[in-house]
Amino acid sequence: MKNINPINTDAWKKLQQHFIEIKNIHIKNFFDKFPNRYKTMFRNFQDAIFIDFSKNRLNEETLNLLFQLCEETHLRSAINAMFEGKKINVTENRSVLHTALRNRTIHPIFSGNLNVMPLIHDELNRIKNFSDTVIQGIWKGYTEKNITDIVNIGIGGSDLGPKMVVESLKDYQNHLKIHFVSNIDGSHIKSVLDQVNPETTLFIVVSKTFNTEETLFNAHYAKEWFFKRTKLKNIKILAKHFIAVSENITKTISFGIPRENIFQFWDWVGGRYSLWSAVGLSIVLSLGFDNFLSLLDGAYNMDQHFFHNEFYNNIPVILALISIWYMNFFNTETEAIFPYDQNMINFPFYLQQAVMESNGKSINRLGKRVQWKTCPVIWGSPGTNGQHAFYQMLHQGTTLIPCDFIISITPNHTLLEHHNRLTAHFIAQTRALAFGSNDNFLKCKYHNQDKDFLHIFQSLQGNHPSNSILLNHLNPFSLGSLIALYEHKIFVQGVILNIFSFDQWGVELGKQLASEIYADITSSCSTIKYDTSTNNIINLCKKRKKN
Ligand SMILES: O=P(O)(O)OC[C@H]1O[C@H](O)[C@H](O)[C@@H](O)[C@@H]1O
Repeated sequence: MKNINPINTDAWKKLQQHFIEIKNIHIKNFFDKFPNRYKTMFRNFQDAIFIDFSKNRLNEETLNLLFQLCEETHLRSAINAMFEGKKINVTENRSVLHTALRNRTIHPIFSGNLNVMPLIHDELNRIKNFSDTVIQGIWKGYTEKNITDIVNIGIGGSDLGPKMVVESLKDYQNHLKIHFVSNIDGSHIKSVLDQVNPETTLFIVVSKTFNTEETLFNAHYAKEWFFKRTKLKNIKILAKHFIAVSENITKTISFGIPRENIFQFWDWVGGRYSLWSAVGLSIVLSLGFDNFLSLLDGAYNMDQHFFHNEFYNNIPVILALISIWYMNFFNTETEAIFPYDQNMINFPFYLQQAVMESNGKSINRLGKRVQWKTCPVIWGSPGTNGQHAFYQMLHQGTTLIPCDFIISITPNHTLLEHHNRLTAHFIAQTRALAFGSNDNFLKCKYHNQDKDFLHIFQSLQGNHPSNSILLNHLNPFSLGSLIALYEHKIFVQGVILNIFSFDQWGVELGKQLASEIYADITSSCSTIKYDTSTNNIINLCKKRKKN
C-alpha cells in the first residue's frame, strides 16, 4: 500500500476550498437546485439493500473531489492487495483475509505461500458436520441427553459479532438457547450458569490467542462449575461439553479440550472480522448451517460489489467518503447508528469495536503522527427509543452528528400496523433532521402564546445529515451484506487516511497494567509504587475488602 498523506493530495486542497464554498448551503437548497438529486444519490444493492445518501451536506462536486482523493491515495491497489492476501497488516506481518472466509469458489488465495482456500473449506465442512449433530440431537451430553443450551465464552471480536448476528436474526433461531458470557464481572457468568443444566449444555470457548484473561478465567470457572455440578472430574466427559475455537492449539489442549473439539482460528483473520469463521459457531448452532451459508453469501456478494464496481457506484466507498467529509471538513466527532429494528440492538455495539478498534489511530503508515482525523466515535441505539431520549440534541443541539438510519422494508413479524408506524418514524426523523420545521408547523401549535418568541425555541433549522439504509428484508443474506458493507467502509477510510486498520496496539498497556494491579490488590501490603491517585484507589479497594 502506498503511503500518501491525504492532506498532501491535490483533492484535499480542493476539498478545503470547496468546503468554504458549500458549508453554509442548506440541504433544502441542494434539493431545490437539483430535482434529480434523490435519483443520483441513491444506490440499489441487488434489491437487498437500498441506500439513499441525498440528505447530506454535499453535492456532485464534493463527491467527484472525494473520488479524486481515492485515486490519489491509491485505493484501488489497496483493495486488490487485501483481496490477494498481501500482508497489509504490517505491524503484525499478517494478511487480512476475512473476504476469503465467505468465498466458496475454488480459486486459490494465498497468505504467503499458503493457499488458504482448502483450509477454509475443510473447516466449513467440520462446522457443518458438528452443528448438524448438535442441532439434530445426535451429539449427546454425558448422561445421553440432547444439548439444549450453548454458552459462548469469549470477548471483543470473539463475542460481539456472533452475539449481534444471533440476536439480529432471532426470527430464524431453532430450539437451541444461545448464551454469551464475556465480562470478567462475576455477575455475567453467574447469571448464565444459573439458567443452564450441565447435562444439556455445550460451552464454546472462543479465543484467537487463548490468552485473553477474561475468557480464560471465565472458561476455567465454567469448567470447575461443570466438574462440581456433575461430581465427575473426567476429561472424557468434559469433551462432550467443551468445544474451542482458537489459533493456539497447544494452550487449548492443555486447558483440557481435545484436538478434535478445537476449530481453527487463523492468524490472517482479525478478531473483529472473524464471525465468518468458526468464531461464528454459535451463529451456526442457532440458525442452522444453511442460514450461515446465506450470511456468507450476502457478505461475498458485497465483497464482489466492492471489488468490481467503480467508485461512483461503490456503496462502501461512498459511505466511507461521506464520513471522511464530515469528520475532516465539518469537524464532526461522532457518527450515530440507528437501527429501526429492536433485534438489531447490538449492531451499534458491534460496530463500535469494528470501527474504533480499526481506525482509532493517530500514527500514519510511516510512523508519523497524523494531522487529520481518523475515526469518529460510534454510538447509537434502536429507533424509536432514541427519539424519546437524545434526539432532541440531534435536532437542536450545537453538535453536528451524521447518522445512519437502518430499517427493513418488510418485517419478520406479522404486526404490520406496528411496522407501518415504525417506518413512518424512520422516515419522519430523516426528513425533520434534513429539512427542519416550517412556519405551518409552528403556527398550528400553541396559537395563543407569543408566537414570535416561541418560534425561536420551537423552530428546527434542519441541515442535519443522514444516510437511509433500507433492507428489503432482514435475513441472513442481507445482514451478511450489511456487515460486509461496514467492514469495507472501515477499510476504505483506513487506506485514505493512511493508517493501519488491522492492528490494535492501544489495548495492550491496559491488559499489562491490570495484571500488575491484580497482584497489588491481592497482596496484603499497602501500595506505593504508582502515581498517588492510583495508589490511593488501590489502597481504598483493599481496605473495603477487609470490612
Ligand atoms: O480472541 P481473543 O484472542 O481472546 O481476543 C479477544 C479480543 O481481545 C483483544 O483485546 C482485542 O482488542 C480484540 O480485538 C480481540 O477480539
